Amino acid sequence: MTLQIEQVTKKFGDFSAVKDLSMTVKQGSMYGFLGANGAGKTTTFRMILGLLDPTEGTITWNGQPISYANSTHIGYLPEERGLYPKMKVEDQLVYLGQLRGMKKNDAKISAHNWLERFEVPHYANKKVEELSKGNQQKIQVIASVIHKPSLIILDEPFSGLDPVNVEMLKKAIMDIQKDGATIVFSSHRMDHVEELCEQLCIMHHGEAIVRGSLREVKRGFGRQNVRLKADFDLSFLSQIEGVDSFKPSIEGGVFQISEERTAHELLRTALTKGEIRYFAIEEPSLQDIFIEKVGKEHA
Ligand SMILES: Nc1ncnc2c1ncn2[C@@H]1O[C@H](COP(=O)(O)OP(=O)(O)OP(=O)(O)O)[C@@H](O)[C@H]1O
Repeated sequence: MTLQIEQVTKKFGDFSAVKDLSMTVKQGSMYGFLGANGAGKTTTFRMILGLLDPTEGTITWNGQPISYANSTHIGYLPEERGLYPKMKVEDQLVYLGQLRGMKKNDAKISAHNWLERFEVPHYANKKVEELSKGNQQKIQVIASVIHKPSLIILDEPFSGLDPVNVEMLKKAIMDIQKDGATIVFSSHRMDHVEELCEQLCIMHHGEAIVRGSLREVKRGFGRQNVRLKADFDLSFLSQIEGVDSFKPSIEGGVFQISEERTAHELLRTALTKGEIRYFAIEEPSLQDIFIEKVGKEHA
């Protein structure tokens, strides 16, 4: 089973929100969608789910188009969250589980397990509107996975969560993947995608400008970072030939370079000035790649 997106374009009038997008998500993998606001992520998700028709191209899961409305195998966390504010948490989860083909009792058991897992079992009998935004978000995530879907689309699953809850959700998502589900999610946080996804795509103005495995994407960037820590100002080193940029920090700074020999030149020159407390050649982060490709104003 693969999710196959082939040459998909979506136009709203004359405006192309998604342009000639092709990608393959393998069964059991975790795929990350990055992009600035308005890049076309949600539009792509809606097309994957059959909630919007592509203007051109095809999207299939297991060789068939998806109709989310009729499917019991798909889980979706929509960007516009949609829980019933007046309904109690457990009743709501059971109801949504049943809508996705579960028996009432199975839905009840699953709801309880998930509420325990997200450390909110005491909210079972509270109305959704009584919960904080982050806790509502957790309930919404549970609603999208309660029926054990095989393909899960999560639009910004981490938004609104505090760091403890982000970790809890990451762990849950990894476990769901280990159980065999295929997961596609969007995020504005590069570090989440870097940590969780083997495959990723950076969208920009509707186009996939970077795509592939994390390793391919990093190698393809063709740059490395040199991190130096010292008790003196390192900015003079940015004059060295081969240094593309320098980002100072409290402890020292990070130099972006294209060739490894520049790293040695940096260290050699730095040592002529004083003691160096730390030196490392690091691969670029997704944040570096995103900023370079999409632009500083969107990072
Ligand atoms: N129904 C619509 N009619 C007209 N334009 C639309 C419609 N839906 C989306 N768009 C436009 O398509 C572009 C892509 O929007 P989309 O919601 O897919 O972006 P996104 O990457 O999900 O952004 P965000 O990170 O802000 O959620 C935007 O310019 C948006 O204004």
